[in-house]
Amino acid sequence: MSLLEIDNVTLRFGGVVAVNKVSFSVEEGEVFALVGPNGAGKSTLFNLVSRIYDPVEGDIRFDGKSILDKAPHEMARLGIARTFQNIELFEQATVLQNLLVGRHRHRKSNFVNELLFSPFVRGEERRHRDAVEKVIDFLDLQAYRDKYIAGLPYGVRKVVEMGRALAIEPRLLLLDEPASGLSVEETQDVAFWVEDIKTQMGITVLMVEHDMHLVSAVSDRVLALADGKALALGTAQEVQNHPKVIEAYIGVSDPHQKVVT
Ligand SMILES: Nc1ncnc2c1ncn2[C@@H]1O[C@H](COP(=O)(O)OP(=O)(O)OP(=O)(O)O)[C@@H](O)[C@H]1O
Repeated sequence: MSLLEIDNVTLRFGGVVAVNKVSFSVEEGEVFALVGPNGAGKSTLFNLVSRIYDPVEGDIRFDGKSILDKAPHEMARLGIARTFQNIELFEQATVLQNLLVGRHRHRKSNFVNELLFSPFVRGEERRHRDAVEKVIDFLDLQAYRDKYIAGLPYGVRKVVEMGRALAIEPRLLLLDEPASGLSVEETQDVAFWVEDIKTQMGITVLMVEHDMHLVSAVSDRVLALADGKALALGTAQEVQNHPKVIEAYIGVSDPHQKVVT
């Protein structure tokens, strides 16, 4: 059974069919990338999987069960974590505090326990800290752990955003354009981390990304979309060489039409 199944999903915004009868499955342990030109429907698909939008048709199953009855705040508890293209961190909190927020779904202690600060709560707090420290080590964030987000460079914030999602200890990590705004060197680091997230942490990754170097370096399979429709599925190379994909990117259906750049 696939970890994530997108089954004939459609979503319209007024007259625009943002996602049009799209189906694909993500297998446990793989890195799966969604690519396509602007407006292809990639972000909308991400927002459907994170339950921000409801499809008008189709089903989305995680671990064999439909998640259409779940709300966005229940995703972390299910084992699905995501990053946002526009980085969603608490600016006036430290890196450590932001990562601890990610641990929210693991909190077992109740209100009375917290008031009394029982040994159970202290033990639980320690486990959260240990899990977060592991993520800090993994992403090489030691130098920033007590720094406020507001003062950090963009590239570091992107990494913290990934750390916040990893601190949830998800089974499925959704990465929304992890390389956008990053330098070539920073993008290479992201490639190493995505590889390690898969191999060392055993986390399945679904990624939206425009940078085809990153996509080619880390993805097991790639799905190309255009105008809300699935165009081609395969390895990065297969998808990049697919005539329908070339046509969608170049934006001409007539192969004799000259493209002026
Ligand atoms: N909230 C919305 N309201 C109305 N139309 C929307 C909304 N969100 C997306 N759309 C439209 O749906 C289509 C798909 O958009 P989407 O943002 O999913 O594409 P994308 O592939 O993520 O593009 P990009 O690479 O630019 O982020 C586009 O035509 C877009 O204008």
